[in-house]
Amino acid sequence: MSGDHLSGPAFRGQRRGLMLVLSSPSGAGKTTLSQRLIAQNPDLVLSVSATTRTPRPGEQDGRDYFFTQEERFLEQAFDGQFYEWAKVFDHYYGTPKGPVEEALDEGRDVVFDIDWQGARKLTEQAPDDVVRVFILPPSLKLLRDRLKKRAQDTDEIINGRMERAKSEIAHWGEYDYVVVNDDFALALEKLNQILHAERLRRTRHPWLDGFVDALMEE
Ligand SMILES: Nc1ncnc2c1ncn2[C@@H]1O[C@H](COP(=O)(O)OP(=O)(O)OP(=O)(O)O)[C@@H](O)[C@H]1O
Ligand SMILES: Nc1nc2c(ncn2[C@@H]2O[C@H](COP(=O)(O)O)[C@@H](O)[C@H]2O)c(=O)[nH]1
Repeated sequence: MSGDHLSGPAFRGQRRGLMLVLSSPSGAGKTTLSQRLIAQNPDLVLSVSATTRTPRPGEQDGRDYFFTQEERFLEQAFDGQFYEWAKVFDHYYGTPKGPVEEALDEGRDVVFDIDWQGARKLTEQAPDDVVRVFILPPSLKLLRDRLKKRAQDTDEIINGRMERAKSEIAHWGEYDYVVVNDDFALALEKLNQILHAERLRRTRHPWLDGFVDALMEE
């Protein structure tokens, strides 16, 4: 049996899916990185959050976010429909429970693009399933340049996000891995390496107990 089998579809269903959490200051690149990671690993599932913020140009309801009104969001939140939820930049954001639990139970790995508050809450609830990666920009100057070049937010919003950048970065030490997103291809390669190594972690493969027992009895 080659090691690749441990992470491949042959063993899907024999391990629980892992929760790959990406956080960063706004504009460091986690959305772009997670989209490309999923394009390269189509068996990954993206957790689509609900939010009360308005859609940016090009964003689609149900694909990028579930765009919702504050009253409805809070109803769902107090009804326990979110794995976690938080207020970020004056809007509510939350991770719907249903699709995530379904994917994990099927042994599929789920990618989350959420802030440090969400990462903390997921870790409290599922410490064995969560793998946390913090994405850093090469510099704050380049972070601002990226937010400007993305050209989807007003100067006021960009200034607000830059003001919050340091308080988000302050949580980097709560993460399992840190990737500096300077060269995009290199950062993506590092994320792939983290994903593939974490899929192989012994503790994610309870079937190994029986496999090793059988080996020892040969
Ligand atoms: N390594 C990189 N080099 C240059 N530009 C990049 C790099 N990575 C991402 N970008 C660009 O930076 C901009 C911000 O990226 P992205 O929207 O993915 O950030 P984000 O961290 O998800 O932000 P937010 O938290 O606001 O959603 C995008 O225009 C993206 O194309
Ligand atoms: N705690 C959560 N944070 C979330 C969730 N979905 C997104 N986010 C974070 O919000 C900010 C802003 O996102 P933007 O799309 O408006 O730029 C960013 O840090 C996201 O990671 C969520 O469900 N829970």
